[in-house]
Amino acid sequence: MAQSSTTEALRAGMKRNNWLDSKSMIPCVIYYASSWLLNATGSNRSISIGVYYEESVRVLPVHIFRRGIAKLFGQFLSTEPGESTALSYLNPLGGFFDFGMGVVYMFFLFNLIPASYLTDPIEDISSRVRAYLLSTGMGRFSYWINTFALHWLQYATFFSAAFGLLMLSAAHRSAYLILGGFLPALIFGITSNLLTIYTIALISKRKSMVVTVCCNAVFISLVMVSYAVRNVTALRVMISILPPLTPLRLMCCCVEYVVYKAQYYKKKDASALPGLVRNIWKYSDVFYSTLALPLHIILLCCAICMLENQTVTIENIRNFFCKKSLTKRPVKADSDIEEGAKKEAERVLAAPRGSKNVLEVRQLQKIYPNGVHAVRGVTFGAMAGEIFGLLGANGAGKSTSMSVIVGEEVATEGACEVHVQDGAWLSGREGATVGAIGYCPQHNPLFNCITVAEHIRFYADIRGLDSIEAERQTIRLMQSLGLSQHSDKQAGQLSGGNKRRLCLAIALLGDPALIVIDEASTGVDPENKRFIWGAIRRMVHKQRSVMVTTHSMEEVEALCSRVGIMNKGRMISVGTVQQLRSRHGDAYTLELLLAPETESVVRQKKLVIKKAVSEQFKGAQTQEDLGLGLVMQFSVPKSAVRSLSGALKWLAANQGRLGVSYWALYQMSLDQVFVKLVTMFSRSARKHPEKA
Ligand SMILES: Nc1ncnc2c1ncn2[C@@H]1O[C@H](COP(=O)(O)OP(=O)(O)OP(=O)(O)O)[C@@H](O)[C@H]1O
Repeated sequence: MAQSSTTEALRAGMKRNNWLDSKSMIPCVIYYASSWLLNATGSNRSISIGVYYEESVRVLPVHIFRRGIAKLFGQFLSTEPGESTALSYLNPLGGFFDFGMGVVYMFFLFNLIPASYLTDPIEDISSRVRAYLLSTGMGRFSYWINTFALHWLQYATFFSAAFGLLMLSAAHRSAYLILGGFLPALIFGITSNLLTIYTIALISKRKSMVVTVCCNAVFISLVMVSYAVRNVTALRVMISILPPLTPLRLMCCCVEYVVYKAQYYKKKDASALPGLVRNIWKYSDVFYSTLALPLHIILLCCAICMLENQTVTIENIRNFFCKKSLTKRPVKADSDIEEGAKKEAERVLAAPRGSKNVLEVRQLQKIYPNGVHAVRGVTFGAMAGEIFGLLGANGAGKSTSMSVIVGEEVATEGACEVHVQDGAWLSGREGATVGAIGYCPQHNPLFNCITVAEHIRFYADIRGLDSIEAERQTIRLMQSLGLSQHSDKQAGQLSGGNKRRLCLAIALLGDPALIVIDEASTGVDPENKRFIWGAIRRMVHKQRSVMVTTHSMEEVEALCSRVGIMNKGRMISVGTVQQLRSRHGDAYTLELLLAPETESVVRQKKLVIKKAVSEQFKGAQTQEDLGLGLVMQFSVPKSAVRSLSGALKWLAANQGRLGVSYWALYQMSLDQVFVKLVTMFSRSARKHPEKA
């Protein structure tokens, strides 16, 4: 508690300066200092901090809050109550910018703003914007530097504005000493905070409000703990090891400086002040924070590098501790894979880096750090002048393979190389860096506020095209993809079809040797779909190959010269659509549509038709019940082909009698071939789990 004589003296001084009126005196933190002017050499300069308490003030919630803050500060900072003598409470802006609130503002500023950036890198990764940028030639380092620079600028703007607001208060206005803490906080504190946020983002890998809120809760708890901890040593240990806490303490110290300065600056006569025992460095933890910040920055940068190269890091850690390597998982011989896939593997492996191929994937394996073996020894090549389709059930490993091809992920084992025009073979990452791979991800990674032409120019810039060439390609690509009339429209205003076109245009920039397209026409209307297919067909030329992954068999049939089917991380079949059909489409489908009747009549007719069809079409079998009501489907084996004309004549002649209003016989669809292959290999994998 304050010594009454000194308090009275200070109060009188403040009243003289119109800094204080008796009504506004409430509990607050108080500061004492030796005279700045009297101790010009600074040898005895020091301050002491304590609490002034005015009982007569009405107890409002805000006062209770201030009293709480004051008590915390008093307990923590004032070791000897007898030293507490001076008063600091100035409230010209109605309580908004006083000391206690200042700390709280600083705290929110320093945590909530950067925590709001938490989802940015995650969004970039999950929406594949980052893969897109990397595939257009941007390096990982540049990506982080750019992201960081943008965030830092935004953050610094808010930060400076908040400081400006704080200094609007008469108490803080003349506090140029604030720079002592403000600059390190601005330069190192923001850096450390942003790096902490990025590290959390890379660890959590979830674009979730929950993670953001939890991070805030952790930060809030930390700052509260920093005030509650009475043990100075414990606090300093926390400052040294916890990155978010250090800049926070620094900010609190800044605010301490401000208030200290506000009090101290106007005092010319120090004789009324008691002996001063602590200096600002000792109290404020500025020294420890300033030492810890650069260390935190270095450690956080290392953490981000390690998280970026998780596979290598985890591999090294495993090797070090348990000698169990991720890469030492053998891939069993593919005795059960289909002939076409074997031949393709032989073709590629017999003459690696073959002149015909633009892309070669050789015995590719990818094991994620969590142990998921996503790709298991896949081998195939995409030849110049062809569109290679990659098919597979969900989780088959298509996206993972594609991520390795475009350089987003690193292969655990095996090679994935692109043949560039000067004859060199480059890894996915190198290929992306020199612009040999054009990538069109499934989700359109566009910036809503940027126009079509600006998008193309922006990516041309990243690709390293000079301004004349960039302009030439922008105009040509907009024309060829039918985007000229939308050139000034923002991407956010484009239809789904035009967004896809824009992504294709960007993938084509710089004339890459390989274009990788993920789900070319998903969510696009039939007219746009056909336009996009036409554009993809026109992309192929004798030195370029296009690779598409899709779930649409219609797209495969319309586009792909060859198809590879993946299942559970393995390439189970490769060939042209016709080859797959004739190899595995070992049956025709006979489809009959019955005339509408009552349910019981239809059931009876179905029995009659079943019997008649199995007599006329040798070996015909009813396909599994598709629940189609009036539709009946039979699978007719290829062996029945000789007697087919007679059977069809019979069907035409008896159609009316059987109550069949329409019938058709067609070759097995690619859909059916796909389902058959996947089912066959899944059964085989269940029988021989060691191969899976
Ligand atoms: N970043 C990751 N970390 C760990 N496991 C992953 C990661 N990405 C994918 N996987 C796992 O790898 C396997 C293959 O996934 P992938 O996304 O490559 O399949 P996909 O064929 O592209 O599937 P979809 O058609 O559903 O996109 C799945 O079991 C998936 O859970």
